[in-house]
Amino acid sequence: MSRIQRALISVSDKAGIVEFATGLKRLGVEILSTGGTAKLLAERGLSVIEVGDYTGFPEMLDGRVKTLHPKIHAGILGRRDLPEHVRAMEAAGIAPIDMVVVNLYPFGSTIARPNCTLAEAIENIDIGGPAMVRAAAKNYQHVAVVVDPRDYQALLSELTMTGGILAAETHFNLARKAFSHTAEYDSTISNYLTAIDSQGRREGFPERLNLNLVRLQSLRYGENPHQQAAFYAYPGEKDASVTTARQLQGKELSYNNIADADAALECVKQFRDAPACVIVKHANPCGVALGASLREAYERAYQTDPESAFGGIIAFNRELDGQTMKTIIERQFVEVIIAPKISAAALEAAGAKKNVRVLECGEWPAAPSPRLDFKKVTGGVLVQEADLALHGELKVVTRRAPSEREMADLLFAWQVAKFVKSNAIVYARDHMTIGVGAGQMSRVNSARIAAIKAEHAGLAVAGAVMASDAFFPFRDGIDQAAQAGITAVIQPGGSLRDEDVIAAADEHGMAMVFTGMRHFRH
Ligand SMILES: NC(=O)c1ncn([C@@H]2O[C@H](COP(=O)(O)O)[C@@H](O)[C@H]2O)c1NC=O
Repeated sequence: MSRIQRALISVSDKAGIVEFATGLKRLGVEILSTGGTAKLLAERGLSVIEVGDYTGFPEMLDGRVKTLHPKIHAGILGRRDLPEHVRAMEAAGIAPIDMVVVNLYPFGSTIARPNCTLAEAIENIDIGGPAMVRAAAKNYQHVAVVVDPRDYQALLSELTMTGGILAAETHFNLARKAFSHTAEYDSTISNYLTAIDSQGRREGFPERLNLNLVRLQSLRYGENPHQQAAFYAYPGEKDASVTTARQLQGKELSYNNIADADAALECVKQFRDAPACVIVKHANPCGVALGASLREAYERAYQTDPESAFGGIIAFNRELDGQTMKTIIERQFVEVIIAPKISAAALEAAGAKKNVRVLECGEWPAAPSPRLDFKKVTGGVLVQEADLALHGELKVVTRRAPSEREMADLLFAWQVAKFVKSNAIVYARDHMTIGVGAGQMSRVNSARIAAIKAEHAGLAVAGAVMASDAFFPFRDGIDQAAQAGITAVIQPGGSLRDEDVIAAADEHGMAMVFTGMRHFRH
């Protein structure tokens, strides 16, 4: 690798560029630069050559043509190891460009603006930038291509240590990153354009859906030990989730740990007004509760089903304190504990069992951002908007309306049911689940299982409420619940036999609320 002598800098995101260019100058690098970037660098006292002055061809067409010139592209693409290339460049007065520092017009953030027009989007498609990035990445053996401001510091350190030479591996890694960058950029454009009509109106889902996910972690194995696996995230994902979580201690996360931690965290995120705890096993909540403190919330969630909580994944909605962590660690085998923040005392308490995985995911916004949900089928995926709504208009359909306490419990149970695999039945009392029937092929069996679970944990069903993720097709689920001691029910309604179902509830003196919204989860 030869010394970097000349760099072309043309960046939209100008963060850190003055410091980087200053470092390059200190190393004796000559800088070529485009309009806005050159102006900024010159204002900060750096001597730079304007690309237009160098090519003899000023920027034109509102910046649509700035660097699209043979003197620039031959300077990037010429092979220094081929005498014919070197001769041809010299003959044309073309100087080799050894480093290209470019980041692109902000297409992604432009189309994310609520009222972005098609014309604005189109104007934010960068042409010259990707051309230079791809040229430099193709000629990576001779040219270093820098597309990520987060790399500036490390590159300056390496250049300073070597007197201006980057290792062959650095050149290769920069090129790989550069092609990923332009691929992601073009994917965003393609996803946008194939989801609108020629007037810029959204037409549903893109004809081609490019995901461009970033590998966060290679996993030891997948759902089972004979399956290889890795964990990917959307690039730039910021909202707190299992993808943003930092592991503070414990064994390496497994595929199932990540899936269950996601289920637990997304469920507990719903509860904002009180400390909450969700314990998940095999993707289903087996205990959910609110409490005056996290410790109380955990104690109550655990009581729902201590047997299933063994080896569970536990999520909290507040900074986890030392006392709660100590209680968990001393009491039970736990795979993962996740919370927006883990206090120093909690981390110390977790240290008693070094294998327990402790994750800190950061605070989440009050309202979740819209996102897509994927379900794999052989040969493809099903795509839908994520289920972020809770309920439609709440309607009391029975003669008896729920009491205030029943109503609070109905809404709590409804929130939990949304996170239980269908057919989902949740029994709850005093903001605590007392029985969860999950993933059954008939709803009445889920109701039976919820009752069995409550009995097994020694929890009385009398006076508890029931939530059902979808309507009751027959009255049997209601009869079953009444027999167990349930006094109020929340469900979407909408069955052909709603009248029978309401009549059953009335017969049992139950209160029933329709939500007008279903929450299947598979
Ligand atoms: N048209 C061109 O020749 C061209 N060359 C570089 N750019 C882009 O112009 C931006 C920097 O512009 P400025 O230095 O004027 O702020 C960079 O995002 C770069 O990718 C171009 N703009 C868009 O295509």
